[in-house]
Amino acid sequence: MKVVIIGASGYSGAELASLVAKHPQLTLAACYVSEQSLDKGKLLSDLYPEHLGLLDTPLLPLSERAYSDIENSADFVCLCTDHKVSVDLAPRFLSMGKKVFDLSGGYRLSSNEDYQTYYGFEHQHTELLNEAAYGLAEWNSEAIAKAQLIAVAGCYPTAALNALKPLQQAGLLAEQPVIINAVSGVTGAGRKASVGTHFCEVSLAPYGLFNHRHSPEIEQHLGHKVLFTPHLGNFPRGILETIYVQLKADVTSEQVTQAYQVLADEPLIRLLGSKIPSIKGVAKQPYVDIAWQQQGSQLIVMAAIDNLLKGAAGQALQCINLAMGLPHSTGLKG
Ligand SMILES: NC(=O)C1=CN([C@@H]2O[C@H](COP(=O)(O)OP(=O)(O)OC[C@H]3O[C@@H](n4cnc5c(N)ncnc54)[C@H](OP(=O)(O)O)[C@@H]3O)[C@@H](O)[C@H]2O)C=CC1
Ligand SMILES: CC(=O)N[C@@H](CCC(=O)OP(=O)(O)O)C(=O)O
Repeated sequence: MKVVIIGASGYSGAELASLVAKHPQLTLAACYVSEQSLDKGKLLSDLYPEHLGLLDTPLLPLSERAYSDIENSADFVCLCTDHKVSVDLAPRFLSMGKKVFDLSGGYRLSSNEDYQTYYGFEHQHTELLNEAAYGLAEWNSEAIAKAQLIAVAGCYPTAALNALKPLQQAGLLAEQPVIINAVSGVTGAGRKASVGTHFCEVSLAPYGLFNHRHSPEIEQHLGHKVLFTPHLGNFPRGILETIYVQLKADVTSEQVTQAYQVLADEPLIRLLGSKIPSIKGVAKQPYVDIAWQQQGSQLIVMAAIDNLLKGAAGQALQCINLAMGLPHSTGLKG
């Protein structure tokens, strides 16, 4: 199957391009950037020299001519673009009959009001919000396999939902909101230069208190209230979440362990039991590492992912695999 990547010069786009180029049943048909991009005409390997020989692929401008080229050449279109750009681009490719995998948050929420509150724009294609399958690979595989539009899950939500859904599904969560403290590396903020994400400026600081757009995403797909605080840390890639859970009275450690068994056979989920996960353990890896420790009715769950792999390109590839009827870890594990 032929894959086109829009936004291929960005961090998640380049990561996805490298996965597609190495995949046994996919061809990287073309890579695009915006029509005005300073990078148009360059090779992807000029920007990412680690991919010299693999991604000597030109970055093409997304012009009107490009749309007809894509119509004639692609099976799958991956949008590795900003939310608003993805909202605008997806319908055009859907109307060509392409399957669209959107790595942005443009189609992850069901309510237009949430887009106004948390994304700061009025959604222009609300009719597609209920058609998009939420691309959380381990939990929504049937819908992902069938849908034309896949809204690949957000990075922080991917770690949080895999850590919490087993407990929610087993009915172990008490009514209180779950508290999620998360730290992300700087690639989470994208490749475009900004003072706030300049390497010399970043130390460790929280941001987005009470109003980060991943709060409604986690709540919508978990079915439970959360208090989510992201932090920006001074390392390139990876997300670590420490999650404080109040369990219902008398929930035993055996019940908690049993709840996580729902993920035991998942090839890209590693259940660490009471061991401590780390960024080092997941950087450049396709996995979610999940661990937990319990004292009485208090449970601390820890989850770690690489934001560019399981949190973006890796999970997008899992969704593509599902759409092709392949095992979802194809091209991701060793
Ligand atoms: N970074 C991460 O950890 C994660 C990112 N995501 C999501 O993936 C998306 C991309 O993120 P990320 O890779 O970090 O972003 P980057 O800023 O690194 O890359 C954005 C890409 O989009 C291109 N682009 C910008 N405007 C347009 C346009 N109008 N048409 C076509 N291409 C365009 C840019 O190139 P140029 O400007 O030169 O045209 C660049 O290639 C975002 O929606 C983000 O939320 C999801 C999960 C994790
Ligand atoms: C460190 C940092 O800035 N992270 C980004 C989240 C990463 C991302 O791009 O968000 P999605 O997963 O929703 O696409 C942020 O907080 O907005």
